[in-house]
Amino acid sequence: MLGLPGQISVCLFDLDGVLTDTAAVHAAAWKEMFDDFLRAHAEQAGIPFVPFDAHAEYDAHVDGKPRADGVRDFLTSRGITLPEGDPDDPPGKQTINGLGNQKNVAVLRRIHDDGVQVFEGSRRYLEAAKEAGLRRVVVSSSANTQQVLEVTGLAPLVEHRIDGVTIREKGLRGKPAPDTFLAGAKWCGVEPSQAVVFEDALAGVQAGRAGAFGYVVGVDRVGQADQLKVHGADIVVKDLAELLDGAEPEGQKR
Ligand SMILES: O=P(O)(O)OC[C@H]1O[C@@H](O)[C@H](O)[C@@H](O)[C@@H]1O
Repeated sequence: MLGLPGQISVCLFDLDGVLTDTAAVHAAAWKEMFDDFLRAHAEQAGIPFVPFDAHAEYDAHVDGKPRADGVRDFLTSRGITLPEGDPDDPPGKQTINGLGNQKNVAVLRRIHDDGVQVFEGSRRYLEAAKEAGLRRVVVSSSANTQQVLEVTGLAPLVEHRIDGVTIREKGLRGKPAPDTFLAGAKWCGVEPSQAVVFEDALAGVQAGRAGAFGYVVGVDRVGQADQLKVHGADIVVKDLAELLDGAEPEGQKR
């Protein structure tokens, strides 16, 4: 049904880059914040300024992960260590949380100024899934999930959210650990084998594989189909509409 194996009764959708066109918005906000930081760091340390690569470095170290993990993992990849600080550190304070909060100011400004686009194929897929009686949970690392679902009008199509706020409150491990997707399946009262994960991030398909979910659909918006397969996607589509139209999705089953 809807391009999914027969045993699937629950759909676990990532948000940014799967349902909404916000992955690039996040990537741009990350670049704005990291470039500020890296420029000052380079000046202080007397080393050349190497800007943040919003494609390669974003995909490898930041995409799909909770905010603080993204800050920490990227800085580690550049050999930089900062204190964790506190969740309410002022934006720009030289801590993991302070830099994360600076990025959040940038992402909220961009969302406010430019709005949020929904992928129409994803809206159609959510509607079809609802019609077909499939359960629908959004599983995102973003603490801004609720606002994005509301401004886009997607909220009524979704039954439940496991998001950046849930991660903080419940102390869950973020993607690539499977905890958030497992929590989504558990909320629906099913085994992971009965649930499908829809993900565009490498850390996200990795989480799908780590949780032994029944099916992992990689959504490739940026030309990384092969990497999505290597990290855990069973199939890769460019848009969820491909699963509705009955066309053969690009990429083979594992
Ligand atoms: O900073 P937020 O809104 O809590 O989002 C955390 C992460 O959420 C993920 O969904 C995005 O792929 C990341 O780019 C983002 O950084």
